[in-house]
Amino acid sequence: MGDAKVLADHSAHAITLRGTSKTYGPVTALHPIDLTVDKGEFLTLLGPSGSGKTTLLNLIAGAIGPTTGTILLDERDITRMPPRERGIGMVFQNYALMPHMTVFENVAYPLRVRREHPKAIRAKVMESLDRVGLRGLEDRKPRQLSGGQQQRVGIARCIVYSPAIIMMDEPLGALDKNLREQMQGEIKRLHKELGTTIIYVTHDQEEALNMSDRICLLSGGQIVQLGSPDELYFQPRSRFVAEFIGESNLISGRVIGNDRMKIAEDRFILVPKAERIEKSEHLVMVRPEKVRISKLDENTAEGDNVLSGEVVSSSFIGGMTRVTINTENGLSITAKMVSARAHSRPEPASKVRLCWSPSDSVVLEN
Ligand SMILES: Nc1ncnc2c1ncn2[C@@H]1O[C@H](COP(=O)(O)OP(=O)(O)OP(=O)(O)O)[C@@H](O)[C@H]1O
Repeated sequence: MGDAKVLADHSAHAITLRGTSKTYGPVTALHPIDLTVDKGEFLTLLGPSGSGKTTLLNLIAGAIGPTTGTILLDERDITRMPPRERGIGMVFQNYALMPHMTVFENVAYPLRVRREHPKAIRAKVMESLDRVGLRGLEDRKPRQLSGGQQQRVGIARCIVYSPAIIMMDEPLGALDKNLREQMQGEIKRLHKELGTTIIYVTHDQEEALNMSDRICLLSGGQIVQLGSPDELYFQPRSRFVAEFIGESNLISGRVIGNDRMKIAEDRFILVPKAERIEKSEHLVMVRPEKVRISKLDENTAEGDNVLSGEVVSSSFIGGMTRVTINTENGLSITAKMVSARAHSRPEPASKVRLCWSPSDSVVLEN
């Protein structure tokens, strides 16, 4: 018995879901899913509105019970355990602070509920406020703080009792872009310092790419891909993933060899060699920043895919310039390049060549 407990404490998984689903009458909010979250991992639940992110978060937190399946915390079945006994910390988008209480009292609240000694409470609250950069503001009321500061209180109130798992539901959703980016950095730093498992919900793909160890991309109540930010960006499995994360060019054609795809009557492009690709109609994805634009008379690298076409539009968006080209064989391809000064940017109606390496083509699953 004792040994079993020691083993459980050393398990690598913080959370395990097995066949967990949620339906509301005829509505399936979450199809049965299997998911493990490793200890100390930063896992982001990403997906469009209605994809099931909040449902999944609420199932883990215990705010709702699953229709089927089990939920394990540290290998312990918590499927029917009340939320408070799970010891999972929550940070919400709307901060959920108590308006009549000071910052100190808001942060102290979870410790008072746990009946900790006042001395210990003071020390822990001050340490948490230090960690989130709020020392000195402990006597203010929430309404005397900016949005970013209020969310720091929300985070301090969560980390103050050292939960092993913290769930954050769109915590930066109410903040403007600059503050969001700053807070992303702060949450990442806290995660590193505390080594806590974080399950983070967002519908912002850049936030997910920037912060996560792994991203769990949801659509229609199902996991469509689970992997590192790199995998989701560079090796998307499906059209949905390719389009939801980053920008993409999609080229349809018929895979006919293990490294060739026919995109027009007399046109082929090279794709990475793969034994397993079914020889049939497929979509190939190429990221715009992998497409290079050159003048018609410039040499292109050997082995590259090369198409020629006419520039339709060119938009200067600061550091990058986005250029759309209609190719001779009827494709519309977008290239993103590091901006040059106006006189050397491709102009609409100019004829250009565009090329990319076959290894930057990703054949998507049908
Ligand atoms: N209590 C409920 N009763 C009926 N349907 C529900 C209920 N809660 C959620 N749903 C449905 O389940 C699906 C998933 O909802 P969920 O809130 O998990 O999505 P989400 O990805 O968190 O969306 P958002 O980003 O908009 O918060 C939606 O179609 C939603 O309408």
